[in-house]
Order: sequence, then structure tokens, then C-alpha cells
Amino acid sequence: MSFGYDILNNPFKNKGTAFTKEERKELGLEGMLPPYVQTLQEQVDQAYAQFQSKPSDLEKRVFLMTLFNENRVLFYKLFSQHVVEFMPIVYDPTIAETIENYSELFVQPQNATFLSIDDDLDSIKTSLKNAAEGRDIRLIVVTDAEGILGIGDWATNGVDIAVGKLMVYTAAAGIDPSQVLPVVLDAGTNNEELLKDPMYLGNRHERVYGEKYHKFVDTFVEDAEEMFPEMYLHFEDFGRSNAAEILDRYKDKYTVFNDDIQGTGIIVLAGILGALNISGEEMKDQTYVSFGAGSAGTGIVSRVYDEFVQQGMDPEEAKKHFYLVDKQGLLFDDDDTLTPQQKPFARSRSEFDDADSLTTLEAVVKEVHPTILVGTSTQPNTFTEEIVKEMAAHTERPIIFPISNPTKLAEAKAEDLLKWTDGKALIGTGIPVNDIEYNGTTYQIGQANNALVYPGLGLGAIAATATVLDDEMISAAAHSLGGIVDTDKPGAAVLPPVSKLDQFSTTVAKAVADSAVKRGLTREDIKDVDQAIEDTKWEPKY
Ligand SMILES: NC(=O)c1ccc[n+]([C@@H]2O[C@H](COP(=O)([O-])OP(=O)(O)OC[C@H]3O[C@@H](n4cnc5c(N)ncnc54)[C@H](O)[C@@H]3O)[C@@H](O)[C@H]2O)c1
Ligand SMILES: O=C(O)C[C@H](O)C(=O)O
Ligand SMILES: [Mn+2]
Repeated sequence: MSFGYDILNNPFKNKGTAFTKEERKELGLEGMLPPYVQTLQEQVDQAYAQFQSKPSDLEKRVFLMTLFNENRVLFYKLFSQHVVEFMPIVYDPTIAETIENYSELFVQPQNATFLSIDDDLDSIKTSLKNAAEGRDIRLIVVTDAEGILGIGDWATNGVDIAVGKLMVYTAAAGIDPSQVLPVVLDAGTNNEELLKDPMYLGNRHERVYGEKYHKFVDTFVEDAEEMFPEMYLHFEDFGRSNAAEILDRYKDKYTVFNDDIQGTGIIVLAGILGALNISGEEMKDQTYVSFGAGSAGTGIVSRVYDEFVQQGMDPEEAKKHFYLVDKQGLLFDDDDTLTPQQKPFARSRSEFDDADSLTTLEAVVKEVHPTILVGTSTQPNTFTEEIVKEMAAHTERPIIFPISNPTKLAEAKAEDLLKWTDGKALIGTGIPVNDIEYNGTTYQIGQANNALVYPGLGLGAIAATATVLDDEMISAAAHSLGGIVDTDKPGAAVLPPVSKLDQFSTTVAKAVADSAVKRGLTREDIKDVDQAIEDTKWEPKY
């Protein structure tokens, strides 16, 4: 292979038609490109026109992935100029389609690392080294893809969530794309559709649990930490039975983050703080129902609970404000299937006249009159008109967050929630929603998606060289976002808009970095937090 092709095939180095005459000469590219030298903006305009010509969101995403595979600077420059339009294409919800159809769409591996539980554990280091190719890796997003969004177990196909989350890190917070590594841990799959699919590219056996699985994850974490000691390690879409356990194992030792548990906790708390700013109500008066008490549901409850306590409520009293509803209905303390994260919030049957009847969301809502209802159940349309109207009958401004992803799994549509509550509901959704006209008011809907916080969180931790990511930093992040709402405007959103993603990623980063620096939880001595953040940010330019 010639020197020229090496450059053109390396997305971190390739500038395509923007290579100048001099560069073309120097790099052995003469004759390998059309003669006209384009500026980056000309390339962006041309690419955007091509993007617009694609008839479906899936085809738009496939086109953008091609661009990403070819030229990172061009991809991110284009992304930065169309953030609101691109987020649902690059990321959730369209990403769910590319995960479900990964084999059919497969073109190339996108600089990801594919680790298999069937390989020798010694090969993990070699694989990471091969994929990093000498790059200084500061950020890894790793998934074992057992719980991709709400669509279940997609094993190797889930690599796209790691790639997609990293794209948002760069677009939102300027993380240098040459310093990141997407990793998928293939521990098998229980998805029958994949096991039967002759085109499936992952391991065709049942998912492995227990000791062998943990050894696989542990070896990956220890090897990656040893090879990239300054790395921030982001866990994404692990299954309910492993996610919290893995986070607990490492959270005091390395700078690790679980997006579904912690990221979602932050964004929902921020949204609730925003909603309370709008309604003028206080946290201590809220009654919270979590519909779906898995990784995200319990992660959010734990974060909101900490807020009650931080605001001065007695810890035992604060627990009484929470009701967790899962498949079996309201969770009771005599249930031996409860997860460790559910247990602290399980209720006693003796608190209710007819505890045995509380097996549905509807029964629970009727019984406890929640003021906050958060959906992380993966069950579409379960916040029914009846349930929502019942809730609204007992609280002036019901706070309702149907945040199961992707779109097809959301517990309710924002438009219906507004209609059923006569415009009173304060809403957060998992996916982006356009403005809604209702009774003469334009309602903006906040996107309660962890994508609004995880990029800033990572930027803050990386810029501060934080040694851990602890509860105080996480709480600081939630507060930094909860304040940015317009409380006076009718129809205002409970969270800031995606159009300001880059600005408030910096706000979040600053809150996190300040917290780390103030308490000496950094590897290096950081004198000026703002400067450290600016220095960490990468910009797409040649
Ligand atoms: N908006 C966001 O930022 C965000 C972040 C994380 C997760 N999520 C979404 O939340 C959902 C859950 O994700 P997770 O990681 O917590 O998954 P999970 O598997 O850990 O949790 C899902 C929970 O829902 C429960 N459940 C299933 N069927 C139910 C039913 N009929 N009634 C009540 N509960 C039921 C399950 O038993 C489980 O406890 C997904 O759709 C995911 O996309 C959204
Ligand atoms: O990926 C998303 O859109 C948010 C979240 O991490 C999820 O699992 O749904
Ligand atoms: Mn997730």
C-alpha cells in the first residue's frame, strides 16, 4: 500500500479534497484526488447537501457514518453546524435501528475494539493496543449490550451505542476524537433473533454470566486502566443484573461512570429541579413514583433521594416519599426477588389497607397520589389518559417524565400529556420532541436524556484530571443544569434546549471540575479550571 493511501484511509488524518497542493506533494497524494482544493466549509456544504438528499433517517445516519469513517474533522465540523438536526440521527432514536440492523449495514469496524469472552484473556491487551494504534486514549465507552436502550440484548451489534455516545461527547463537549475508544464486550447473547441470523457478526452462543463473565469484565477494566491510566471509563447499557455491581466494584478505585444509572439520575434530577423552579413548589412536598425500577429507575431514585437528604430531610423520612413500581406492581419488602438497588425503597404491606391490590401503576397512582412520575419501564403507552388524569386531579403541576427509549417504547407522548392535563404537566422526554402548540401557548419540551449531561461530566473530569467521579461531583452537575430554565415564559421547558448543548456542557464540566479541584481529587495540580477545560477541548479544523 502506498503512503498516500495510508493517509486517505486514516480518518484521523484524512482531509480528502481539502489537502492543499503542497500537502498533496509532500504526502504522496498527487493524482489521487480531484484537482480542485476545497475549504473545510465547502466540504461541509457539499456533505450537508448530500445528507439532505437521503430519504430516511436511517439512510441519513448511514451516510454520516461513511463520512465519519473517512474524515473525522469533516464529520464533526458538519455535526457542530447542525447539532439539533443531527442528534436524533446520529444518536437516539435512529441509533436503535442501526443496532438492530448492524450486520445488514456493516461496512467497516469504525475504530472500535471488539472483545470476545471466547478469546484468551491475554488477548485483551493486544486488542486494545491494536485498536488504539498508539493514540493517547483518555475516554472509553464500553458496553456489553445486554440492555441496549429499552430494546434488549444486542451483543456485538451494540458497539454502535459506544460509537454513538462518543460522537456526542465530541460534538457536545469537544472531546478529541483521536483520544477515544469504543469497546464492545461480547459475552454471548440471549437474543434468539441474533442467534438464528446467519449474518450475525458476534458470538453465537448464550450469554455467559457469573465468574467467567466477571473475569472477562475485570480483565478488560484492569488492562485498560493499566494501558491508559488517565482514562475516564464510561459504562453503557449493561444488563440490570450486572450494571450496578460493576460500577460499585470500581467507583472508588478509578474514574468510572455508569451513564444509565448516574447520567440518567443527573438529568432527571436536573429536570425535576427545573420543574420545581417553574411551579414554585418545593422538593420536600413531592411524592415520587418510579415506573420501572431497573438500572435507570433506581439510579434516578437514588439521586433524587440524595437531594431530599441534602436539602435537610431526615433519611428515613425521605425514603417514604418514593414508591417503586416494577413488573410485579408496587415493590414490597417481603419480595425476595428485589435487587439491591430496589431494597432500600421497598414499602411495607402494613402501610396500606389493601396492599395486595397494588399490582398495577394505575392502582398505585390512585393510592399514593404522586406529584412526580418517571417512566423507565420500556413499556410503551403505559402512562394512560386515565392514570395521568388521576395524577393531575391531586396535584397542580404534575411532573411527568416518560423517558424509555427509543421512541416506540416511550410511556407516553408529550402532546397527549399536555392534552390530558390541560397544559399543566411539566414534561421531560427521552427523545427530542418538537415544540407543541396547545391552547394558544407554545410548549417547549425538555429532553431528559443523559446525553445532555454525560459529555460535560466527562469533559470536566478529564480536564480536571479527576481521580474518581464521586457523588459530590455528580450532584454539582445536576444543580448546574437545573438552574438554567426560563421560569417566567409560559410553556417553558424544564431543561435547557439541545441547541445550547455545547454551552451547557461547559457549564456542567465546570461544576464537575471545580468540585474535583476544590477537594484535591485530581492527578495534576489544576490552577485555573476554565483554562483547563478550554485546553482540553478539541475543535474540528484542519
Ligand atoms: N432518557 C434517558 O436518558 C434514559 C437513560 C437510561 C435509560 N433510559 C430508558 O429507560 C428504560 C430502562 O432502561 P434500564 O437501563 O433501566 O433497563 P433495565 O432493564 O435495567 O430496567 C427496566 C426495568 O423495567 C422493568 N419492567 C419491565 N416491564 C415492566 C412492566 N410491564 N411494568 C413495570 N416495570 C417493567 C424491568 O423489570 C426492569 O426493572 C429503557 O427504555 C432506556 O432506554 C432512558
Ligand atoms: O441512549 C440513550 O438515548 C439514553 C440512555 O442511555 C438509554 O439507554 O436509553
Ligand atoms: Mn443507555
